[in-house]
Amino acid sequence: MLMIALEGIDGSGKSSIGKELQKYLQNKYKNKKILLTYEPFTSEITTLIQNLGWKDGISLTLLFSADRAIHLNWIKQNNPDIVIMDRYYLSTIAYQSSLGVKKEWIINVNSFFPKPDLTILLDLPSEIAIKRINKTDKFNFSEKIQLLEKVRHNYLELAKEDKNIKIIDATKEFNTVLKEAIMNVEKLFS
Ligand SMILES: Nc1ncnc2c1ncn2[C@@H]1O[C@H](COP(=O)(O)OP(=O)(O)OP(=O)(O)O)[C@@H](O)[C@H]1O
Ligand SMILES: Cc1cn([C@H]2C[C@H](O)[C@@H](COP(=O)(O)O)O2)c(=O)[nH]c1=O
Repeated sequence: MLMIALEGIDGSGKSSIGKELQKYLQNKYKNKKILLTYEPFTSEITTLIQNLGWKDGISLTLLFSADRAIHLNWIKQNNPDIVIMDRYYLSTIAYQSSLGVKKEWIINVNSFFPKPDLTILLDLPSEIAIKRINKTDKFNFSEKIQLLEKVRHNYLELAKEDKNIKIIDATKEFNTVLKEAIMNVEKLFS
């Protein structure tokens, strides 16, 4: 199974790119099973987080990571050839460390999860992202929005440490971003 993770701050274009990437791959590899999944995965943990708010970074780390364990079990049961994940453990490292949680501890908690074959990081300044964010954001906390530039910086630092994380400039026009995402995915097959 090939695992592709899409990462970036809120509004960076992950969901839009994820949908187009799935369409592209399904059209090209007709007999392969290609799944597109999202984190947070479970409605139960989403509700717990909505009730908790955006302050207690330790609880948030544990909740997002527990949700991930359930997400991965579901993926394994469905046995896809390729899974495109709209957010994965890099989200917990980038977002929850912006709340003051130690990065090393978050990495430790998430060390049970398989490393993706490719992570596409859609990089966008927070002031542009905020203009694009959907009004129906499920975690609509002002504390989170204020931290988005810090989260962006955390992502960029993490990308320096891992050659499987490919940064795409998400300020570019959508089709250009999509082409770059496809080019990176195609390299997995060459
Ligand atoms: N390259 C782009 N240029 C301009 N607008 C874009 C681009 N990519 C996506 N958008 C638009 O930005 C908005 C947010 O995109 P999308 O929902 O895909 O982001 P997201 O990263 O999944 O957001 P979230 O994490 O908040 O769910 C949408 O209205 C989408 O059409
Ligand atoms: C998986 C995960 C997510 N988050 C944050 C990032 C976003 O603000 C929301 C998810 O919303 P989306 O619009 O559906 O992408 O949750 C986080 O802080 N930590 C995580 O591990």
